[in-house]
Amino acid sequence: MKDIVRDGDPVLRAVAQPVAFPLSAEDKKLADDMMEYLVNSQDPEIAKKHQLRAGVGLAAPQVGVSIKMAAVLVPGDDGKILLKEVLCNPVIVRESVKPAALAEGEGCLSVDEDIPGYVVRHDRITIQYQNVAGEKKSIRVKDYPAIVCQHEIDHLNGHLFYDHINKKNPFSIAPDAVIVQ
Ligand SMILES: O=CN(O)CCNC(=O)c1cccc(Cl)c1Cl
Ligand code: NI
Repeated sequence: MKDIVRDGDPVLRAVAQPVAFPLSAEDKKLADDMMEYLVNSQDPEIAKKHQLRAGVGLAAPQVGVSIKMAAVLVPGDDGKILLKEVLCNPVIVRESVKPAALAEGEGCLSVDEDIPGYVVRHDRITIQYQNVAGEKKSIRVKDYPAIVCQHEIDHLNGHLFYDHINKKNPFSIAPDAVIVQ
């Protein structure tokens, strides 16, 4: 896995380029490598052995490649996988008015410091994207998977999680918000 780019590098604030299909061998390998990183980072033994920070998503700009490609691997509480996909050229086409935030906030491989606060996002979204085969897909996600997808799609558009934390009161959020445990 290439080195992770840290906040301050302009690539994390750029709007990434659309991915062209059919994928080049390089882009296909990147997709595989990003998903492999997530799988390994969620395996306690492998993560410990290779000192990997756990991740439930990873976006190409985080490894210095400014293209619209992100891998997501979202486990459920029961160990089942809620969402495993490589999102190419994802677009959020519908988003709920209802906000949501992870109770424990968010972290990012590209942001070394912990930044506490509710990262205010949409509770439900519909995403249109292409998979690595170039097939057009549309998925509706809510709660944790929706939050992860928004975190990753943000990376493809030059946004970082702390952009969505209220500066004056980091734990302020609308009363109807879903706080995801
Ligand atoms: O962009 C991906 N990363 O930075 C990988 C590390 N962060 C996470 O896995 C992570 C942690 C908490 C909440 C969310 Cl939403 C995410 Cl995504
Ligand atoms: Ni991140």
